[in-house]
Amino acid sequence: MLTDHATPQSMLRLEGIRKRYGSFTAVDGLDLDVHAGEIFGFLGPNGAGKTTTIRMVAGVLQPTEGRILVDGEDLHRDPERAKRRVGYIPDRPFLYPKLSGGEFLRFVGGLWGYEGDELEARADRLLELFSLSRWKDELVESYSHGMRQKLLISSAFLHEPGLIVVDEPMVGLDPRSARILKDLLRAFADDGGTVFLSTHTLEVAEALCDRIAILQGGQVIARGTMDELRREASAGGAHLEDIFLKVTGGDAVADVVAALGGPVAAGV
Ligand SMILES: Nc1ncnc2c1ncn2[C@@H]1O[C@H](COP(=O)(O)OP(=O)(O)OP(=O)(O)O)[C@@H](O)[C@H]1O
Repeated sequence: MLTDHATPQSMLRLEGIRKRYGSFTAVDGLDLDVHAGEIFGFLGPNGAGKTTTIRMVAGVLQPTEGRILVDGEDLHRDPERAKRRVGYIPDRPFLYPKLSGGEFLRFVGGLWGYEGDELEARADRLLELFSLSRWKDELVESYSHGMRQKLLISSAFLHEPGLIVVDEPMVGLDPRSARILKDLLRAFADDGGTVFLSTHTLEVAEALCDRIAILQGGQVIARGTMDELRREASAGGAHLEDIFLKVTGGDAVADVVAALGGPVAAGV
């Protein structure tokens, strides 16, 4: 008999992913399944391996070991097919300063095979969404950091990918743009898209992500929904910040504050 509980479709699968830089292992055997329609958050302390993982999923960095499948396509074996399904928003925007915003989107759209009115309409819609329309013909070199980030986000959505990979999405965005991006990611996921994001902003992760993995030393040390993480950390009702500090060694925070003579040291 057919049931309503079909196995969710895997949009992103990481199988035994390792990344070594010389003798240093930055990512140490990751296995993950991210489903269509899901926003998956990747958290961890500085140096945990988040950006390295994001860059491998985006196809700009090669794993030393393991396999990455995007919608069933092997990123290593068939990079073109797999990458077509991915929109990548890096943490440090790289843009051509001597192009205008409109020219940049036309350039990116052209790489994906779009042209003419269809491309112009898509670009206009995205620019409008991020209040960049009146900057369309201005050179990128005159854009602020946040405006560059918004242009980059627009370019990642241009070819209608099924998977959006975002490194630190909210950095540099003003509150209105951060809200638009959150709403955009949620609407994208509700529409069947998949989001894989790394962030240090725990409130964003808590509010936005359906599931979360906490990475430390290149390994996943906790994963699940917020409720599952609370259970795992034996922290009923806790916010993500408490869970994060607990599983990544929160005592160290009190030690640092104590060493600095802060409120913890003063017994406040
Ligand atoms: N090109 C590289 N060569 C050597 N080591 C590297 C290289 N890139 C990253 N690493 C190391 O790999 C580890 C993971 O780095 P990564 O940038 O993935 O961490 P992260 O979790 O994104 O950290 P952060 O939160 O500080 O951005 C770090 O110890 C870093 O020094």
